[in-house]
Amino acid sequence: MFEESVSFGVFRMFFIVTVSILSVELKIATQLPIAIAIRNLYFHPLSRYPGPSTWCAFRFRYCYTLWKGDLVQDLHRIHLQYGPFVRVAPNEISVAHPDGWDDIHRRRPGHLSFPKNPIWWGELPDRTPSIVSAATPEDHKRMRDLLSHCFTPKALKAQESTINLHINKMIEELRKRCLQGQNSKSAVVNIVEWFCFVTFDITGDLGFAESFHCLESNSMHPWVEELFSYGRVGALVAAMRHYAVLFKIFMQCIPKSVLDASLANFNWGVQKTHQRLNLEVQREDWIKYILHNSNEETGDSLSIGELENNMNVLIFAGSDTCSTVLSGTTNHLIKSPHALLKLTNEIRTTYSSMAEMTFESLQRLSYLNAVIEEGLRMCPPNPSGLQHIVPVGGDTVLGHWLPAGTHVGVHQQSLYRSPHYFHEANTFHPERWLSSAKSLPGSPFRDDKLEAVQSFSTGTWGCIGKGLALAELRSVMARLVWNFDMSVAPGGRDVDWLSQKSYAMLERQPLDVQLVLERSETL
Ligand code: HEM
Repeated sequence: MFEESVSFGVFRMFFIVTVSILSVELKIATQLPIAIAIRNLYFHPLSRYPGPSTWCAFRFRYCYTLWKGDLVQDLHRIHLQYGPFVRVAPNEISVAHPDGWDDIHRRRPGHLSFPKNPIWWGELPDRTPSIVSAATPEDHKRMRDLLSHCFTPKALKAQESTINLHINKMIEELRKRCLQGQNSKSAVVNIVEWFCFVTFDITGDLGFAESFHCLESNSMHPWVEELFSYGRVGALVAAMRHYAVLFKIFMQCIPKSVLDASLANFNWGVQKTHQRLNLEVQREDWIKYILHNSNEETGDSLSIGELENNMNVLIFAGSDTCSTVLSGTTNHLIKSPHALLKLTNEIRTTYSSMAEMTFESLQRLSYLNAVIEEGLRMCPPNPSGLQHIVPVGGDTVLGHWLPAGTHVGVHQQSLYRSPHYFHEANTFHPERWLSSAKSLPGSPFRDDKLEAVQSFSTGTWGCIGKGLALAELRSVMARLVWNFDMSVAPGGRDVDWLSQKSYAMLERQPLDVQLVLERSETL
């Protein structure tokens, strides 16, 4: 009897303690998020800035939309509603104002520079940093100074024949397809795919001294294919990095097969770099420029790990970007017959053969350049914010004070499509880039803020491949319209550019274009 009542008492005590603990935990679990939300909404240093409350209260909202691939569209929508300076997470500000470039990217006297945000740009554990993930400003400058030698006007001139070789090859392949159409001399092609083929073949050749042979095989090289599949993983890693503990767990949970595949992909680039290093033939490629300008005694050199990683970065940064802009520009051109006709006339009346289309001469064509500028405005390869952080001591952006560590970036899509800065901002008007747009009385583009468009960014971290990219874009577009009449493919796959998902990069959808062969002669 006594024993029974003792064990009942113990059970009762155990029950009461368990229920109390659970109710305390439940209270904490329900009240903690409320406390966090109240703190973030009313007592945070950024709480005075406008933004949607669920986004300002919890970082989770931002990560969720990033994971879904809708971050670009959602931030665009938020900017339209809240203006050019908005809070999009407890500690993040998105900027869609031309002065954002000066405040975040350019050096301001008396201010520290805004470093890249390691959440987005940090290296994976155990990888040697590259130019995009360098841990210190000194390392970044050392790598940037060395890599810049690959992209000087002199280097570009020396690489011109290699680049055009691949572009001519693409034209030749497309011509073959049209000739298979016999009388009609036409073909429908997924142009996005062809732009990927040509841009990766070019960078493979300039980087590893070996093209990926995508054009010859009419298929994506497996290495390139794999790279694309990591876009979503990259976004997930960035989302997880916002939560230090979750990130650690997440990294432990990634299946070994995925980690192995990622390492194998990286190592393929490493192996190609070493094959190139072992070549005895002199080539005007990136490795030549890096090695020629290295000086181990002064420390102006790359370790072997840095060289391997930077080669991987250059191949990807140099290809995916250009193929995105080419795809977007073509998508708009075929739907703007007036612009396409003007471009076609300019190219066909200026040249009588493709051999005359040198980088130097293409640079002088006003309409071609206007088309490319407009393509870059409407289809930047990185439409989302260029992610940076406020330096030690805090600083101002657009006159607003931000504490150190605040995440901040210029949101390209929202800025470039803002009706405040561009007449008919959502319409493809190459004319806005012509000098007459400013000088002609009554021009609708007189007040356009062209300087708002910095698709290659600017300042300390601005694109080092801008000259190469522009030369490539001009050369591809000119050769295409010189050889083919392009139009929307009846019943073909179409792209609504703004509805494409974006993870670590834009996930481009297929775009069918009808090509009709204009030239009968071979190259
Ligand atoms: C249309 C083509 C291209 C566009 C629109 C573009 C755009 C950009 C932008 C916006 C950045 C700055 C990112 C930031 O500040 O957060 C950047 C950086 C960079 N780009 Fe490009 N890029 C293009 C082509 C290329 C090419 C062809 C290469 C080289 C092969 C290249 C190599 C790089 C590198 C290495 C960086 C990092 C620079 C640094 O951190 O110092 N890009 N690019």
